[in-house]
Amino acid sequence: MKIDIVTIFPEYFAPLDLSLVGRARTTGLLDVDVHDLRTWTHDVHRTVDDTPYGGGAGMVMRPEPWGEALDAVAPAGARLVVPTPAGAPFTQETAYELASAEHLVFACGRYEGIDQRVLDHAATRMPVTEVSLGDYVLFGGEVAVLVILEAVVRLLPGVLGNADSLLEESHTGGLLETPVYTKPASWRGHDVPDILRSGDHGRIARWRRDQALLRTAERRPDLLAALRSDKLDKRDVTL
Ligand SMILES: N#Cc1c(-c2ccc3ccn(Cc4ccc(CN5CCCC5)cc4)c3c2)n[nH]c1N
Repeated sequence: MKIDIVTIFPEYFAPLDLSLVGRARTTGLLDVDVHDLRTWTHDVHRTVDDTPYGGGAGMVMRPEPWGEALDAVAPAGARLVVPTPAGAPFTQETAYELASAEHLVFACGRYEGIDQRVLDHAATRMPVTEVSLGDYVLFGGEVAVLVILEAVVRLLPGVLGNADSLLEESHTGGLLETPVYTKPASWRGHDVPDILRSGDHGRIARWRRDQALLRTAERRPDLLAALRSDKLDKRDVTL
């Protein structure tokens, strides 16, 4: 997969050299280029923003630098992803969808956002996806791109050493993840649940599903509501 990121803060993306994303880059699974939007400014102050038409607080990112930047880094066939508070919710489903793309271009807005005409013009020649991480307000799109990029890259074949992790992914089943434990069996008076040390894999699987159901009911009743009733095991939950 090819990824281009356009931002006024390229240093935000230094972390991409770390961890699995870094390894995916060195092994050739991923080709990531980060571009400074100011490359496509032509004034002495390298201006990327201006006052909003219609008034209002803050500044808006000018269309000209963005137009030239996308002309340069987003060929036909690329998919433009734009984080914005006004975007559609970014979910695991979105991550799977983006993971199927050959070429993703991320536009990192700042200030009060990017002039809408940039997205409208881009949409005349490529798919444009405006996404939001959640109902809170960030300073810009960079941290959102880091989150989206990690969620997408971990789905690429060969990136996760143990592909089974994806299969067990709690969000794939629609429930939250079950509690996890490792050695030692007892730690500061807290013991690992006996069932996990029983070796009875059938009972362990049942216990894990029950724990996932309980957690989901407590923390994310909306996820339970989204599951069709016939998908839920009707038996009582055993502790
Ligand atoms: N994903 C995601 C995001 C973002 C996000 C993503 C990208 C940019 C680019 C700039 N900002 C800052 C900002 C701040 C407030 C507003 C709203 N204003 C009200 C009146 C006119 C605009 C617009 C932008 C961004 C924020 N925030 N939260 C998320 N889940």
